[in-house]
Amino acid sequence: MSDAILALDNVSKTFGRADNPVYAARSVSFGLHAGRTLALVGESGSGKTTAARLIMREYTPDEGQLLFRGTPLGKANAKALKAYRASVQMVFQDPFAALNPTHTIRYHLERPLRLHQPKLNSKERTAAIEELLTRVKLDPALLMPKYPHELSGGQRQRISIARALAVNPQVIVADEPTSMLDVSVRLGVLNLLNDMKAQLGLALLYITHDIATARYVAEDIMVMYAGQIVEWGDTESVLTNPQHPYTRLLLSAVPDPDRRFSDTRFSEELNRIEFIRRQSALPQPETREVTKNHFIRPMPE
Ligand SMILES: Nc1ncnc2c1ncn2[C@@H]1O[C@H](COP(=O)(O)OP(=O)(O)OP(=O)(O)O)[C@@H](O)[C@H]1O
Repeated sequence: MSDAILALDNVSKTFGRADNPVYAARSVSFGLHAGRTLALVGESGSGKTTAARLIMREYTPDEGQLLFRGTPLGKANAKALKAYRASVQMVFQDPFAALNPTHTIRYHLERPLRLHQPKLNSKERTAAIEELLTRVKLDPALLMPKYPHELSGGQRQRISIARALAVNPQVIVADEPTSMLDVSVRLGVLNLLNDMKAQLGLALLYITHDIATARYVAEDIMVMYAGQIVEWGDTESVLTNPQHPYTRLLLSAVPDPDRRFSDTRFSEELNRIEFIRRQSALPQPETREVTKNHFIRPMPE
């Protein structure tokens, strides 16, 4: 984790009342590295968005800490926190909700440039907007004067990505960035994220319930269940040789990510997993190494 741009170190977050707690994140640790994508996968409610919100500092950890380039954020001064905010950008699931319907695309990209690069004059700003739109493979002349409702879902998500790039981030957290898009344009957005990672050396956290797309974009994968990372490591190793019953369940739901795990074949495994959910306050099982860069937290016997 030492060369990670951003790291979570044993971060926990609990919601709800003391007599009925929801363990949304339990001792979660991972690092995001330049030029690499880490996929965080798990079904609805497993804690993926909580992890994103902790990174975006919308939530404060109950335990553990965030480190930015090795420095705990808790010790950061106002200047360092401002730098963190610019360095870590988010791309949301719903590109329409993320854009303001009353403003043009030009405005959406101009605003972060004005805030983070105040020295640019108007001509330089226009050139920067054109460059951003070209980078996300959109036609600047055509798109700049348009409003969000005039764009397709895929184009809107590209604008969200361009806006995130406007502040020269080092980390992008993409929370289900393609799940609301037509299947036909999903691949284009995933390819764009892959290009950004390669060309700009960005560290990407790709959050999804769809393990198939995780395989397409991520070098490393973490499987989250009931707030806990239960299996993690090299994507190919985890997906071709899954060890944790929950990872196997997720894989069994491919290619239909909307299928719930109601298949009777899995009822025994599910019962065991539900046991863990109910016992969430139990100490975490020891980590076991499967192969180099592939680990699991086995279920209790
Ligand atoms: N602000 C909150 N207050 C209370 N409970 C919360 C809050 N945020 C999340 N939770 C609970 O924490 C658990 C994890 O939620 P989270 O949204 O992180 O899961 P998720 O894996 O991102 O799910 P989804 O894919 O549906 O967004 C859930 O049980 C959720 O109800």
